[in-house]
Amino acid sequence: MKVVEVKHPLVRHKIGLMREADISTKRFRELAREVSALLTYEATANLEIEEVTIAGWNGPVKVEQIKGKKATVVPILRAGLGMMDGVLEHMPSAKTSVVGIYRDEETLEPVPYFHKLVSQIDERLALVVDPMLATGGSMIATIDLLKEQGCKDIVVLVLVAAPEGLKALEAAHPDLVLYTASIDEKLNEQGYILPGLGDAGDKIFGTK
Ligand SMILES: O=P(O)(O)OC[C@H]1O[C@H](OP(=O)(O)OP(=O)(O)O)[C@H](O)[C@@H]1O
Ligand SMILES: O=c1cc[nH]c(=O)[nH]1
Ligand SMILES: [Mg+2]
Repeated sequence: MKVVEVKHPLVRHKIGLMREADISTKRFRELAREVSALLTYEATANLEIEEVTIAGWNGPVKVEQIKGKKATVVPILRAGLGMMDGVLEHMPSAKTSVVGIYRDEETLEPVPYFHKLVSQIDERLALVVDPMLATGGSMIATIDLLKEQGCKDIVVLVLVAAPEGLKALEAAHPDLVLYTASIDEKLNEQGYILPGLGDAGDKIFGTK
């Protein structure tokens, strides 16, 4: 699995701001969107381009276009919705495929409850977004689902990843590419990432 911890100063700065204990819902949402846009920019740096000729103001002109597959952004509900607009800022034509999974608070096992994927998803690049990769269970279940539907080209974007989750994801899906703003230290006994962001879903939705 290719893992990229993005070192861009804007990403380092903004993910640091997100760790503040008393951060407001508004600020957390804004930063989640901003960091997601920056991760998308980095993660798409190697998309293939091709030269085409179009009608320009002074006659035919050669321009470059992104070649090949169209994309679908795949937010894992709920918290992944907080990253979706950031991705769409740079990929405005991407279709959205939603996967609903929550983590059982006792067992930490992923519990799937909904999904609605775009048609012919197997022909698209899937950009899977979730702020937190903790044990990795929710992401593994999502990638399992996407692969069952024939997806071959999958890129994962997470704001914060725990080493435990990266290890589990690598073991289950070694072919993935993952971009993150931070690889943190570890999980605590409740499965929360340290230092982490706390409960990202609650912070994005203002619950609790
Ligand atoms: O790597 P894991 O151990 O599976 O944990 C990470 C998952 O937990 C959080 O979702 P949560 O279950 O809190 O759902 P929510 O987004 O609806 O709040 C988070 O957004 C991930 O989806
Ligand atoms: O640290 C964590 C772990 C799982 N889910 C979260 O929202 N935060
Ligand atoms: Mg949550």
